[in-house]
Amino acid sequence: MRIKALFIAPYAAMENLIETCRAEEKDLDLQIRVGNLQEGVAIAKQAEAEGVDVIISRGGTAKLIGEAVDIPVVDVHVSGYDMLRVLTLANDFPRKKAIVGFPAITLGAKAIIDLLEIPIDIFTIHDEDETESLLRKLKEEGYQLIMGDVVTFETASRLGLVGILIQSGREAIFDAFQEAKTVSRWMMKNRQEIERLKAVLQVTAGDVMVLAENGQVVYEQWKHFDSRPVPHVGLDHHAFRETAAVRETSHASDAEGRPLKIVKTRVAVENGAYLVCEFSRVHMNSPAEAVLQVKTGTPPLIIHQSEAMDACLSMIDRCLSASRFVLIGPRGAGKELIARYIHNRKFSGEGLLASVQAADMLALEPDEVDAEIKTLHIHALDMMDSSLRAELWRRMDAFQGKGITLIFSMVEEQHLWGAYEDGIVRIHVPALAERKEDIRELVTSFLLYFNQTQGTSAIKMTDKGLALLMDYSWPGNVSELRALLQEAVLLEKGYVIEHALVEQLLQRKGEAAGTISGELLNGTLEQIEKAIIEKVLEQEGFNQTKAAKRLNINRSTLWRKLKD
Ligand SMILES: Nc1ncnc2c1ncn2[C@@H]1O[C@H](COP(=O)(O)OP(=O)(O)OP(=O)(O)O)[C@@H](O)[C@H]1O
Repeated sequence: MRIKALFIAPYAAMENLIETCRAEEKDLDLQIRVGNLQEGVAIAKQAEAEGVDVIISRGGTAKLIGEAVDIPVVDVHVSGYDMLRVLTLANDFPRKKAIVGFPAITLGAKAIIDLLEIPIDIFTIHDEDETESLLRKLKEEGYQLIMGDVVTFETASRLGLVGILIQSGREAIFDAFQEAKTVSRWMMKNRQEIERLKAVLQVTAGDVMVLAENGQVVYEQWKHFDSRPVPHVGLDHHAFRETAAVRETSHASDAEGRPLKIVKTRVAVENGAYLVCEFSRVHMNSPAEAVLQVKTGTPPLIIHQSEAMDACLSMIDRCLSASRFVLIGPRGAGKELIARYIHNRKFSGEGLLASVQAADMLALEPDEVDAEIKTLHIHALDMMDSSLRAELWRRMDAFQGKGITLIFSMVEEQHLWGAYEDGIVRIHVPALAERKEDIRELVTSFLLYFNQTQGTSAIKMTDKGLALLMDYSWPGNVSELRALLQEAVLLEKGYVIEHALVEQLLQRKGEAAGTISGELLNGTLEQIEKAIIEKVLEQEGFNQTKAAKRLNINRSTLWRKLKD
């Protein structure tokens, strides 16, 4: 394959010589253009975009092009022959002479001048901007002939000095051709190697993204995702430290809230470290997918000012080594939250928790549960038919055998088959009526939540309003309190919820068939749906079966919509 090369000659006189050399060059498909400095850079950028493999140029122009493009740039060196030619040309000139240029020119010149004892002075510059002031000074000192590269030559001519351009001869041009071929072959070999590795990655690796230490994505490949599933991976700089774990697993949610597993591996290479992030979906079993809610491992905020709640959490902390728990507590008391607490404490935030209705567990095979799922929270055990419950209990060993922690929850204390076996930790989740000290903080945290997520204005409740909440019996527990506050923040347009509004909402509860207020129809479709379900649930005395029946949806759907 011929190498596509572009020669950008910084001065026009070079073009003819390159033309003649090109006739003897077989391996390069060589184009020639003339352009000095920025003009040359513009030509080079366009050539790069058109797929040129290598650029050849000279001196300052080659340097500027090298900084502007990502393909190799070969600099035509000033050879000893070039120097001899120009010195011979200047030798017969009977005036004060100087060579001015970058070290690349002046070092070689000095060697020849010293050897041949030629009366020419040498001045080295390190920046093009130095040229003019130096030449002006030399002119004042009586120099009349100045030798150098294009800029020196042009400046000297402009200042009325005799300028001689050190031109490149055939040897330098052939040397540059040779270097261009060597560099391009090496580049092509590397490019092929990269393509080969990419092909191997396509076959062997899945969905992967490579990050540099500054968090920049340097490579990505998506096979099962249409595009990057999370906008950016939280880059923990410890990941790049020598001492950090070489491989770690974390979880995240995609834009639709579906759980993802991310395995990060630190790879050290010569010029630094990279983080290879492999992405995969956490599989839910297909038939029961809708009822298996998988949660990523963020620790839940549990408000527990009360002794009752404190006792509940300390009991859990003492029994973390167990792998079967039964949570007993009224509807809306926080059993799901406690299940997440157990999971987080047991697995230190690693692995996932999945929530599933007890009835749906019968359709779930242990092998269908993704290895990332470490805890199953099985709801509404007491709403299951006792014969099915016995069957469910028998199947549980298989799940436990896979290292899964099982957390059952039920509303009422019942004599459940197996529930009194050794090794099963029974935890009573207190009703809100038993822990009214928590109400104040719960109110604050829900007001904050609605303010942050729905932009509602109320951020405080008066003490008189809170006192009314303290007097109420809360049959629907924290869920009911949350629903009441949701309604209050929609009705309250100011910053403070007064006791009159609380009174009005509590009174409405007393009325047998409360109506759905227009305010509940604010928000997104999902929020309105949830508000209506909560209202119906409240009217049905927080009995999920009755509420589901009235709404003509099955209990799993009702439960899922409440938990979303
Ligand atoms: N101690 C608490 N701190 C903060 N929020 C709480 C607390 N207890 C419950 N909640 C909130 O109250 C609501 C109901 O809690 P959760 O869903 O855990 O109850 P549950 O007992 O599982 O209900 P159900 O029996 O109806 O399924 C949730 O929004 C939960 O976040």
